[in-house]
Amino acid sequence: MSEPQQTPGITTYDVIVLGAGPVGQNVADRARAAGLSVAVVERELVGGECSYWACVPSKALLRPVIAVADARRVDGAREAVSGRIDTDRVFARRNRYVTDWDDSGQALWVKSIGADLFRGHGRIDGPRRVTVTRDDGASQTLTARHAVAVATGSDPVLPDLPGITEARPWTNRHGTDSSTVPGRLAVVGGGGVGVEMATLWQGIGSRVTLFARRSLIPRMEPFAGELVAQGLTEAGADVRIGVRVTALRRPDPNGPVTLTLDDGGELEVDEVMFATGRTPRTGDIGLDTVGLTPGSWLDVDTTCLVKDVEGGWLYGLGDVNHRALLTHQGKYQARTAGDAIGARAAGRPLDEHAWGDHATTADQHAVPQVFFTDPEAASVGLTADQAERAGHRTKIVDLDFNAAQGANLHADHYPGHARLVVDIDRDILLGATFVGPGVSELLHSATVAVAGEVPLKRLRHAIACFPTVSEIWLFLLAAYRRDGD
Ligand SMILES: Cc1cc2nc3c(=O)[nH]c(=O)nc-3n(C[C@H](O)[C@H](O)[C@H](O)COP(=O)(O)OP(=O)(O)OC[C@H]3O[C@@H](n4cnc5c(N)ncnc54)[C@H](O)[C@@H]3O)c2cc1C
Ligand SMILES: NC(=O)c1ccc[n+]([C@@H]2O[C@H](COP(=O)([O-])OP(=O)(O)OC[C@H]3O[C@@H](n4cnc5c(N)ncnc54)[C@H](O)[C@@H]3O)[C@@H](O)[C@H]2O)c1
Repeated sequence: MSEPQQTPGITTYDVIVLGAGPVGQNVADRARAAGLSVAVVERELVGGECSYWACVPSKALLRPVIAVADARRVDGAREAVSGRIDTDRVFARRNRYVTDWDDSGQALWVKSIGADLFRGHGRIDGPRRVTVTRDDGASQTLTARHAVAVATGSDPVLPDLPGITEARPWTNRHGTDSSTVPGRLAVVGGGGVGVEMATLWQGIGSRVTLFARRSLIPRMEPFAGELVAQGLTEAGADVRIGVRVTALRRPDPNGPVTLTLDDGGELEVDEVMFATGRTPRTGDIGLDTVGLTPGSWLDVDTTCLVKDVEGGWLYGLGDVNHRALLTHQGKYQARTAGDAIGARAAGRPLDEHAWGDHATTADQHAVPQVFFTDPEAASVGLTADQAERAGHRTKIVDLDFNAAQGANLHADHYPGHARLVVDIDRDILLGATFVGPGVSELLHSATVAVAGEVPLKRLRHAIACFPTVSEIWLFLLAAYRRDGD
């Protein structure tokens, strides 16, 4: 195991990781497993946005909403859940999962893998060099023998609208750490954050109005957004597609916010949340000192090495490379890059071919994603439209879930739809989308088929248990064959 080396004023490690979110933690772990010394720099909480203001708290808060909705879809069970959701207990559950925003457990984990944690703001200061500035202004210089891995994540983007500062809008931060339920909440933005936050806050008592410029969750198949919009409307939310917020007013800081809308109307709410996309946290990390533009996404190769930086030492992982802003995808990149850093440090050859040990091929072909709405929306790989634009000859298979008895037994009148996108030249699956209660747990089967390029001829032999929701596979494959005859 390599050890850090001290010279006056400088500590040298094999690898310096900037940002201790899930992605930074994973690359640190992999580099340590390769026998390298590792410094991890974190300016806020070890665990990152994901652990404290994104994936974990949002799913902890959403689960009670979805559990109640699921029970209400089953005759007999419905009658047992007539009460209101206990929000105090929902917030207490969330607080447990975010360990009351105390990161000491995760900091201990960093120590347990043998990495050194530096608390403070990290900035690159020329090739292979990082300065860490603590809150008290003290600073420290670190240098890296082999790699600096940037995993600093992303921040929410707020549109430049009149009155937006005065309105003090929520972002994903208050959307996940608030312990009060606003009576009326406007959510602006129909991507993943917007639909999940609308589902959550409507589910625990707010009257939610959701504004989306176009369709909801537009990166999935169009039917996904339509079914999620229908679910939100049935839950009592007001979904306004094609209506834009053009200005905000909050004259009394403790009073309501009035939104001006481009349809000529106005809306008064108690809080407004913006879920209008993300920007990379690269504005103040010293990118200019190595010839890159501050505030830009990092353009990386398949091993996550940043292009346009000489010497092959700077890596960009997770949200900062803008490949797929998802924890699981960033962790995959971190495992891959960590292994590549280890191999390069040892002078071993890399396997960068598609699906090789040091290639992040799944980022292009098999990204799975679940939106924990009601119904859930889950997809992997290409949509029909993306496959066509990529030049594949495809066949699209569409089916309502109630074809499968397992789905109906799971939820009476199971509301859901599935689509397969098949490459007819290679007889493999390019993409799959499932929308319905509980489909999050169905998605991995499709991910295996897409990443494994399993021929559909062979998939026929992967039998789903009776009576499970997964039986939809049987019907989808039968429909594919039948229509092909
Ligand atoms: C509301 C919401 C819900 C989401 N739900 C899901 C989900 O269910 N599933 C999913 O896969 N994805 C989800 N995502 C996306 C997911 O949160 C991100 O993809 C993930 O957090 C990216 O991980 P990361 O490690 O790259 O960045 P982060 O988690 O943001 O961690 C980056 C870390 O770097 C630190 N840092 C930044 N700059 C510096 C610096 N200069 N010096 C030192 N430290 C620094 C930060 O303090 C932070 O701790 C969600 C996002 C949001 C907003
Ligand atoms: N369960 C999950 O996996 C999950 C959950 C939430 C977020 N995420 C990920 O986190 C990332 C960030 O999500 P997000 O929803 O913040 O961003 P996003 O980019 O996915 O969606 C933002 C949406 O806001 C719209 N928008 C932008 N400006 C607007 C404006 N002025 N008015 C109205 N609408 C506007 C955009 O058209 C877009 O549809 C995404 O990559 C998402 O996939 C994942």
